[in-house]
Amino acid sequence: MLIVLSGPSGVGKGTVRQAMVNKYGQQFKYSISMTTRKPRPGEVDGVDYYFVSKAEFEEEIANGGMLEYAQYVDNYYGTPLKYVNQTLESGQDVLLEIEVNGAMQVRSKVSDGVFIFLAPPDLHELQDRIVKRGTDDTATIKKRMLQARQEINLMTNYDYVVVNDQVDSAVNRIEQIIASEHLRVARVLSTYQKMLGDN
Ligand SMILES: Nc1ncnc2c1ncn2[C@@H]1O[C@H](COP(=O)(O)OP(=O)(O)OP(=O)(O)O)[C@@H](O)[C@H]1O
Ligand SMILES: Nc1nc2c(ncn2[C@@H]2O[C@H](COP(=O)(O)O)[C@@H](O)[C@H]2O)c(=O)[nH]1
Repeated sequence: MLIVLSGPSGVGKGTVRQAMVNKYGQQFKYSISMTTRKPRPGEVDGVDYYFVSKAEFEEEIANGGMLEYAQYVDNYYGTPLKYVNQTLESGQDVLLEIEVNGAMQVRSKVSDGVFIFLAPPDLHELQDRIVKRGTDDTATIKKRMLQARQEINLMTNYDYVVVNDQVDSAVNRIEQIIASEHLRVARVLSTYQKMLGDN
């Protein structure tokens, strides 16, 4: 199953994803994105992102190597297709943590993905989180907040909305969503298998 965790910058996607990895990381694989953004202090190439130049990113697009990509606040971000395909083919769930434009591209390509929008309790709290994270200058924070307003308007295009009020509760809700989606898929499969067996 392809699980897409999306939502505005600063809502806590990375924090929630890390908590999910710590709690039940053996049950899914996280797809590392490619970006032209410069690494923040502490970020490691091949762990947090694949950090590449604009030319390298555009070459990857031209070669059809991206499942999706978007230009977000002056940089490219995208999901390498090969890893996602190989992992899904091996029978494992894949988790993408991406912004809304990219999520909508994936939605149009992968109809049976599970699309979860992580929402902030409110916009003040969202801005507070970005400011307190201390990774962006004032101009970038302004651009991210403008983008966030547009992204929040698109939350109705998702299968589920989870409010990240407390990290633990958000993780529990996402865990329940994934478990119930697995059950649903298993039920559909068993119905088809029965139908095929009957014929
Ligand atoms: N439930 C929460 N309550 C309070 N603070 C939180 C919560 N979740 C995350 N944070 C804090 O908010 C800040 C932003 O979180 P994080 O970097 O995970 O967001 P993000 O959505 O991944 O951002 P981006 O999309 O820009 O990478 C971090 O400082 C994090 O510690
Ligand atoms: N469309 C995609 N968006 C992505 C991807 N990887 C990360 N992101 C999103 O970009 C913004 C900014 O990230 P930051 O690390 O600079 O704060 C944020 O919303 C990320 O979720 C991707 O592969 N595709």
